[in-house]
Amino acid sequence: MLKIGLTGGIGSGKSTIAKIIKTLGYPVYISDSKASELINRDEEIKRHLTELFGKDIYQPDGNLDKKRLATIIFNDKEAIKKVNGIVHPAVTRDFMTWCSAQRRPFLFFESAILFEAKLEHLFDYIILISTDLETRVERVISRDATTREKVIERINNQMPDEIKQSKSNFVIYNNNDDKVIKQILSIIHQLNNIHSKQA
Ligand SMILES: CC(C)(COP(=O)(O)OP(=O)(O)OC[C@H]1O[C@@H](n2cnc3c(N)ncnc32)[C@H](O)[C@@H]1O)[C@@H](O)C(=O)NCCC(=O)NCCS
Ligand SMILES: Nc1ncnc2c1ncn2[C@@H]1O[C@H](COP(=O)(O)OP(=O)(O)OP(=O)(O)O)[C@@H](O)[C@H]1O
Repeated sequence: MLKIGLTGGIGSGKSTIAKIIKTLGYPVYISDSKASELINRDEEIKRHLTELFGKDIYQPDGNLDKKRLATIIFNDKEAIKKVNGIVHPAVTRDFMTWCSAQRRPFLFFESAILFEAKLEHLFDYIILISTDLETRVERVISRDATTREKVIERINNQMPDEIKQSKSNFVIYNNNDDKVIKQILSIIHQLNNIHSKQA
């Protein structure tokens, strides 16, 4: 079974492309949503985050106060390092358990911070979604109730695309005039060829 990493900075179009890949019948692990789930229900993560940031980091209903954590970590390199150190190992463990239940020839793992979290060793191939910075900022602003400054804060905590590109096996260009489905199908065709040669 081939494990494929799917990455790209905030607003590059990962979720959109992951949905297309899922529709084509391939399993996709969405790390942002899994991280959110784990942060809300894993008692050890909850204890660590409460120790670091106080009990108000969780809301009365027991779920994380996302706005509060985002405001703290995207302005504080030490804090983000600590949070990553708590959350990322739990996501990796959960992903490995999920992998062992999959039966398709290849599966995908979607994460904005695959390289930043040093997860590349988990994958046979990595696909980068590359979209111009300005397009990403505009897309996130129109998708979320957020500001340009807040999007830039997150981008500043992510590796530049040029470095990510040099570490990736495939690139999907997802600017407004790029033909995305054609690129996805071409990569899947290549992965099928690789898989059938291995089988
Ligand atoms: C800070 C939190 C609460 C903000 O929640 P929110 O719903 O606003 O954002 P969401 O989780 O959907 O992430 C949106 C995007 O923000 C960026 N982002 C999120 N976490 C990080 C991080 N640790 N480092 C850099 N960028 C990040 C990514 O581009 C991501 O796709 C949340 O992102 C979080 O808990 N982050 C820490 C855990 C983590 O690293 N998650 C990433 C997947 S493993
Ligand atoms: N090719 C495209 N053309 C126009 N809009 C697009 C395209 N791809 C994605 N979008 C839109 O851009 C926004 C960001 O895309 P998406 O949510 O898939 O990005 P993401 O990389 O998953 O973002 P995040 O890192 O914040 O989770 C969404 O509103 C999506 O509908």
